[in-house]
Amino acid sequence: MTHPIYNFSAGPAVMPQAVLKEAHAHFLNYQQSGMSVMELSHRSALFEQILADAEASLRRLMAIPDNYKVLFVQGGASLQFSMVPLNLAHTNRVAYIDSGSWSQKAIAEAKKHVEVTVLASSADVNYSELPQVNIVEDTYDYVHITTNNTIEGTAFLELPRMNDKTILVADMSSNILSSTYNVTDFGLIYAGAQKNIGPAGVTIVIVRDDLIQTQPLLPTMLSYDTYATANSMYNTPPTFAIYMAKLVLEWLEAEGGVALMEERNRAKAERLYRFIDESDFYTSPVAPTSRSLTNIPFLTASPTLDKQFTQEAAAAGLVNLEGHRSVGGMRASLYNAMPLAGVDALIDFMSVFAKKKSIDGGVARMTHTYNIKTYNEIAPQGLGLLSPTKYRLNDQTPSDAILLRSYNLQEEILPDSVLAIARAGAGVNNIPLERCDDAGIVVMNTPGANANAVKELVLANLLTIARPMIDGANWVEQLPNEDIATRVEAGKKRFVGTEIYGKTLGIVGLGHIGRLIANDAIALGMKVVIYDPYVSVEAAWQVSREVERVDELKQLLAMSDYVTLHVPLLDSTAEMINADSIKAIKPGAVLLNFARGELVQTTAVVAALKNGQLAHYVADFADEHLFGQAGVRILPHLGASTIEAEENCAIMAAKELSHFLETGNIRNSVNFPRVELPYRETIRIAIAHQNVPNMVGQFTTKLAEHQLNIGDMINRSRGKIAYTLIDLDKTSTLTHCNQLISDLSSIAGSIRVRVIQPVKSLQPN
Ligand SMILES: NC(=O)C1=CN([C@@H]2O[C@H](COP(=O)(O)OP(=O)(O)OC[C@H]3O[C@@H](n4cnc5c(N)ncnc54)[C@H](O)[C@@H]3O)[C@@H](O)[C@H]2O)C=CC1
Ligand SMILES: Cc1ncc(COP(=O)(O)O)c(C=O)c1O
Ligand SMILES: O=C(O)C(=O)COP(=O)(O)O
Repeated sequence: MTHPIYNFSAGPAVMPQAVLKEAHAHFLNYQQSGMSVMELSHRSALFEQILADAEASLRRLMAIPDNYKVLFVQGGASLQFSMVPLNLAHTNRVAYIDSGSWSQKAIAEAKKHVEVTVLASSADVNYSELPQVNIVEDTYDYVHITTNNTIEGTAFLELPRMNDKTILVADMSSNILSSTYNVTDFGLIYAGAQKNIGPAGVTIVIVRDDLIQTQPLLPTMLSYDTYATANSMYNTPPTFAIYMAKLVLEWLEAEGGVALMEERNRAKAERLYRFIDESDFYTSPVAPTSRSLTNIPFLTASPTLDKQFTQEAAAAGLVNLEGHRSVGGMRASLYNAMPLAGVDALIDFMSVFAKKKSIDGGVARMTHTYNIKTYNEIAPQGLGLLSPTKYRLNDQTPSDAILLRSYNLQEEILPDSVLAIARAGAGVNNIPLERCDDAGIVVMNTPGANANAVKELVLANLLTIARPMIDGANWVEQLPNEDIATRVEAGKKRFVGTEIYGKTLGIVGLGHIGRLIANDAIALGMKVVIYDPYVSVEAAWQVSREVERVDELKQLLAMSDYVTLHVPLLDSTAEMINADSIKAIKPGAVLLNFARGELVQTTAVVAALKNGQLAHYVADFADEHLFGQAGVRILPHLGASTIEAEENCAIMAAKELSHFLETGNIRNSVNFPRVELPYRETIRIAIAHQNVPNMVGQFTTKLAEHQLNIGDMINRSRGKIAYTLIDLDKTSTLTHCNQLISDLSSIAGSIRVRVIQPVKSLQPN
């Protein structure tokens, strides 16, 4: 566990650490009295001061006017269910707002003594929202409201409108001091201490003077008058609870008071609710307009999962998350002393739990919030396409996908959860393709998205090598200013260049970059020779008819004044320019490499530069053999570094990735076939498997055994890998999803099985 225990109990609840530490210090010896704070006589000056301090602090925090008494009572908030009607119901007509279990209890208790009118109730919707209260016209001795419904998680953060004469009585047990209320709106407020005030054992009653009446027939301990007259010291008060309350109240003041607490509580609640609302795994039973800031109930799809959740959460140090025994599910109580870090720890756990129990990534996914790990800086235009309702970037949970540029993943462990890797760029030699094949991870890149950027850089280098303009400019820069025009004219002959017009450019690789260069070089008057044994029909169509094709690399090398490389780095292309092939190069040629450093054996290049076989080597990749060599120009891998290319690549990669994650369709993969089956939001099974006979037959047989009917399907292969998408017909439901995944996965040759379904209420088995 990387965090302390976080206690989400609804009460007794988490207390501020600072308070517990202070109490700890006073436990054995309170203010040099030699006695524990618990041993103090309630009649001692020391305790009287504690009581006075507690009251004073509460008065400051809630701005309690002088005409209100603060009473410290025992018997819990539940005793107030009786004391309120016994003390305030003079005409026997009282009214209650029924907003949850605790108000029901209050009503039941009042009914034993007086006639109760229920003004409004949301019992018919299981208290999932607050009842609508119309303006009270009739007169009652009081109207009772529960400001925060601890069990159901609703709260009257704004009070319903009442007529001026109504005396409002509030059970504020679970949100006193965590939301701002105006005391003068109430005739009486009561609250059990054990949530926001201190430990269990004391109940605070704030009551307007004029409502306290002497009632000789009322049992002494049930009369507010008794407490008001004796300053809560008619009998022995709960001294330790009051002492703790004093510390908590003073802590609250030091923290900035109720308004600040409310702000923090709102931030905590909003964060948790945002997560729940965006998740398809968890649901909130509470209507958004009625939500409490302090008690947040939530559910998974089944009581079994709920139970697993609370058990596993407790093991992870997140305790007391069980919902109230009357409603089940989960409930996170976020009182004042719960730090934001506790909420974050809870969200992290919820996210991991959802992923683990979901029906995707080979296991089971019921959430459609994908976690994407990014490496390198990815242009915001692309990241912005990954809507926060569906995607999370770099959170603590296992990643569903990786989005990167040149970051080297070769030595990294790929978590089992990873379904896809998108390279915002062309080269994928930084990705462990073989491991991805074995794990059924789809690797995609963004062909063409940065091709123009590379083309412009190659042409710029072609021209700046042919014409030594950079050297010329550098030379001018260091000349003395005096008589500069004459000096420049006299010295310029050192920088005579050649023209590229009429020269031959050999292009190795007629892909997205090669073909753009070919056409522009033709336009600039160059002769163009191509070597690409695997040239695509698309490239052939797009390239000028004036290019000449050769079948051997050496042929190209022998014909070209300039050679430029635009092939991927593969086993078959590594060191394609080596000690042997370089001999074929036309003497005095220029070699440009904006593809990958490893395509060229640099020791051979250095030797060729030294013996004059090569005039220049221009590379976008550094290498220690090249460093400081005459005739070498090295750029810091700038080929794709333009604003336009970075945006294009990021946008394309984000689109490919989300398309795959949300529909299973595959575009621009370098290891999987292209597969597109229109996604109609039915249950879709995506299977990566070996390209061997009878795989599809076995899959469909398995589906038949599960009584599942196929609506549509597609199968494609590429090399040793094949991919099958099966859409179940739209009436199908999956009740044994994990079993199906397990059955399909156990077929020999099956690599990875995923189920994509937009269903919230799926029951895992
Ligand atoms: N310097 C930089 O910042 C950038 C570098 N690149 C590098 O350039 C490479 C090419 O990029 P694109 O043109 O976008 O890729 P592409 O995939 O569109 O084109 C590659 C071409 O190489 C050909 N080819 C494959 N093996 C060959 C062989 N043995 N001999 C000759 N031709 C062969 C293919 O048939 C294909 O036409 C990338 O793989 C990447 O390594 C790409 C973008 C930016
Ligand atoms: C709103 C509300 N009212 C009353 C009570 C009962 O409090 P006690 O157990 O102190 O009687 C609770 C307890 O959680 C509560 O949340
Ligand atoms: O797209 C490619 O292959 C590149 O080499 C570009 O790399 P980069 O995204 O600039 O790190």
